[in-house]
Amino acid sequence: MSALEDKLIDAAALDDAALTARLGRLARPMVFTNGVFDVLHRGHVAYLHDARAQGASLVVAVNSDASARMLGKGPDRPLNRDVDRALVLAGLASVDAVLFFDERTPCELLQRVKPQLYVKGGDYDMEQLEETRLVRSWGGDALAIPFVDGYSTTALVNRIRKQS
Ligand SMILES: Nc1ncnc2c1ncn2[C@@H]1O[C@H](COP(=O)(O)OP(=O)(O)OP(=O)(O)O)[C@@H](O)[C@H]1O
Ligand SMILES: O=P(O)(O)O[C@@H]1O[C@H]([C@H](O)CO)[C@@H](O)[C@H](O)[C@@H]1O
Repeated sequence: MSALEDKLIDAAALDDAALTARLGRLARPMVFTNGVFDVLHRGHVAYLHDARAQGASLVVAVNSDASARMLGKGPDRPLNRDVDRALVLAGLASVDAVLFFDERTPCELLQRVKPQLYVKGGDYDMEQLEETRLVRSWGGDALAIPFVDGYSTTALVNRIRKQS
């Protein structure tokens, strides 16, 4: 298996002990974030770089295709399959591991991973998120990374569609 694919972790196929052992290789404090990341853009890359800088390793949980479809981003979204979105993320130096989740939120997975820090982009109010309450329950914390204005997958896709 290549180093790239080695970053992908199928948490659903692992019991808690195996997942803990696999994540045990990562340096602490461990930062956790999640998202769809359908068509990567500059905002994502800056955000993941900043997220990684908040700790010693960064785990990214990617919405499975079924999970992404629950979010109402559009009838043909996600455009890229989950494994492809995950592989693109795994290619970034800022990302140490990529996991998948199948539910509407990453809360079940977050509970299994128990990172020290939970982050999202500045388009989220961290105080409103169930994820923030969860991570604080084991002594961790949550923070928002400043939003890079003018960059979003939906805006990019709409621009491309107008031109074609
Ligand atoms: N421009 C940006 N600056 C900083 N963080 C961002 C930016 N865009 C997205 N993020 C963060 O990246 C993560 C994944 O976001 P997401 O995949 O929804 O990006 P998006 O461009 O908003 O996509 P979409 O337009 O499909 O909703 C989220 O945690 C989000 O807060
Ligand atoms: O890529 P998005 O739309 O920013 O990611 C979503 O984040 C949600 C967030 O964690 C609030 O609960 C999550 O629920 C959703 O499944 C996407 O990952």
